[in-house]
Amino acid sequence: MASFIIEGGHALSGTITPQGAKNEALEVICATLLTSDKVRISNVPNILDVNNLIRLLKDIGVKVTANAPGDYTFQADELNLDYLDSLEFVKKCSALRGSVLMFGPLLGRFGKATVAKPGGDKIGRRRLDTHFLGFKKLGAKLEHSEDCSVFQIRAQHLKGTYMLLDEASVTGTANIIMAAVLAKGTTTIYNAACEPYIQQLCHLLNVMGANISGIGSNLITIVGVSQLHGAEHRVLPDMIEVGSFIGMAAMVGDGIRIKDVSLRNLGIIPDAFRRLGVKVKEEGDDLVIPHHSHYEVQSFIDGTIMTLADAPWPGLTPDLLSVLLVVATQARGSVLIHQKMFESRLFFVDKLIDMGAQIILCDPHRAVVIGQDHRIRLRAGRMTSPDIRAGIALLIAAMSANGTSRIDNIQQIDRGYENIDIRLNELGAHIERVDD
Ligand SMILES: CC(=O)N[C@H]1[C@@H](OP(=O)(O)OP(=O)(O)OC[C@H]2O[C@@H](n3ccc(=O)[nH]c3=O)[C@H](O)[C@@H]2O)O[C@H](CO)[C@@H](O)[C@@H]1O
Ligand SMILES: C=C(OP(=O)(O)O)C(=O)O
Repeated sequence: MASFIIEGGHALSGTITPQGAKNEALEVICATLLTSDKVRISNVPNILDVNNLIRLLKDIGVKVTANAPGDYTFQADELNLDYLDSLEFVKKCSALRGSVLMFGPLLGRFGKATVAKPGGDKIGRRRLDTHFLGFKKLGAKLEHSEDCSVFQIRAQHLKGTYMLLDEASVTGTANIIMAAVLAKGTTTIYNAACEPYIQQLCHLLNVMGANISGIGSNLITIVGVSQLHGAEHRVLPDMIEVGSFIGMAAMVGDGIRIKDVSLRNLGIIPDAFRRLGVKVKEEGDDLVIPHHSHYEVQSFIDGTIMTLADAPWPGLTPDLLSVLLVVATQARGSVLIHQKMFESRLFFVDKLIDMGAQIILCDPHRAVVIGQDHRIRLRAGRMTSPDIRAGIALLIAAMSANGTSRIDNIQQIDRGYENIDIRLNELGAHIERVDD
């Protein structure tokens, strides 16, 4: 297993360009299963999760051509449908959370999918009820193994209907949309998730011949069509990586330009950092974060203590709370971080407390951070990365710390951040990758 050795205290400066969005890439790559024509996708990030998904598609017979770095053509014209039911396939799917996005398109096009409980981050329960409830509403039948680790979904014909989702699940909404585009009649999904990932998926599907309206809202209407055709699509910059870079620039930056961020698709992410007192300047489609000697947490208008809490889009994405929490450790003032969606995403604060941060973990969902205003620097430490976003947050903490830190289990970081050590070293960081 690989680790990072990080020499703290080196200021970062210069320009960095975000990779393509992981969560969008996982969706649009799976959408290529909906047609036998060629679909070309560019700005695909070169990260573990995406590469594993592409390998899985190849395993089932999808022809994948790499045209250039991050630019692929997919053609799902000769799939091995028997393999989809094999134990080997089910096992491979369970190792990768993104694999769950294959089941909507497979059900929509071939009327069957075998689903294993997917892997991914250890950040709390990751239930799939919304996916299954949506498939059932469309007319699919569901059977599961005794321990509920493998589900078989079957449907002769999917039929459009109205559905109100039990929660605005991101991958659930994507899956139901992909199952419904080829269904007979009209499907209306209320309480749909509407992250830019979902919007981009819908745009691609429409270019492929689907008829989806309400894009960007929580009420999506899909008029089923008989088939889809080839298309080209470019993945947006990764908004979570952009947010991670804003946090990094505030903590250890000496002037950083984040290039081509697709500002209008960042929602309230820049404002969340501004609430911690971070200066985020907009220059065209770039963000510029100047050097910060100090940054001061804002209060609400009535003077009460700042709270940063996650919410379904266009609320604040839960995927940036770990980074915001680390940035808060060196702010002037205090802030409550409230992670509402996931149960186990805040436990990494133990490591930050070991490094000297002042944090009260109130319960699994809430942590109060008492900012040090740079009076005391974090101490270097040895830690392990429990999940992708805690991993990047710990990397930022280590870069700002006094001394040399080590982060183990960095494949969690590699799941979502492309060559992060190389790209940050180009800005002046001192990060060494070591294999045990
Ligand atoms: C591959 C991918 O795209 N992964 C993202 C996707 O995961 P994923 O699609 O798996 O996450 P879901 O949107 O289904 O839900 C995430 C968690 O939030 C809870 N929940 C969800 C909606 C809601 O209205 N209320 C609520 O409490 C769910 O119960 C669950 O515990 O969305 C998550 C939530 O933005 C992100 O962290 C993940 O990075
Ligand atoms: C939780 C995340 O990923 P996944 O849903 O793939 O586990 C994430 O990207 O922060």
